Amino acid sequence: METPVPLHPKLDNGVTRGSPAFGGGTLVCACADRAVRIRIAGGIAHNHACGCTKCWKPEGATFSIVAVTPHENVSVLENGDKLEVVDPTALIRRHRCKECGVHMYGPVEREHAFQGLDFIHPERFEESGWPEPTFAAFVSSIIEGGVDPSRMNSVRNHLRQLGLEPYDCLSPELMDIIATWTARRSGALKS
Ligand SMILES: N[C@@H](CCC(=O)N[C@@H](CS)C(=O)NCC(=O)O)C(=O)O
Ligand SMILES: [Zn+2]
Ligand SMILES: [Zn+2]
Repeated sequence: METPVPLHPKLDNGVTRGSPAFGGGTLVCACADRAVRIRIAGGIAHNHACGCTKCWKPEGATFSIVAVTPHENVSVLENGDKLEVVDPTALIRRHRCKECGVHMYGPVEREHAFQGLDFIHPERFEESGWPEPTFAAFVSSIIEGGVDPSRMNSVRNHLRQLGLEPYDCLSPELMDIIATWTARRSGALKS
């Protein structure tokens, strides 16, 4: 049997349950010197694994772990001069540390269902207890990251075993939120 495709160090050996009461903390980049520190003054939501090529993941991982928090919860505590925007034209304006490459926060500023939310990587919290990821998004995108398509059955089975239902876009709940926002804006939905 082939060795399984590594998903992420925080997934491969089982998902650690967090606490729904988690109230935020400090995200820290990977620099030994002058680390970037970001305060998250509140809880996080929709934590999930993402297989897209845009989200930051640790060395060797196939998936990122990513969640959202309201933008007003996010503030730069230390060494913000090391931050740069990865792609200013992207919906998620991912701010990464220029030295170690870790993405620290990504606000959605454009008119969009997610406007006002920032994407963050909970594994960078120095505190434990953050709510665990509950599904896997953009799973087919790992092929764009270099995973052989023949491995997809085994990857999806592994994700299901871990309790992370695999989706090739976002979860139905999030897709419905986006579609509802779009339908209200166009007038198709009156309520
Ligand atoms: N197949 C593409 C998907 C990229 C994508 O759409 N990523 C999602 C999930 S993070 C997204 O919402 N991206 C918005 C953005 O990158 O700003 C890839 O892997 O690069
Ligand atoms: Zn850094
Ligand atoms: Zn992503």
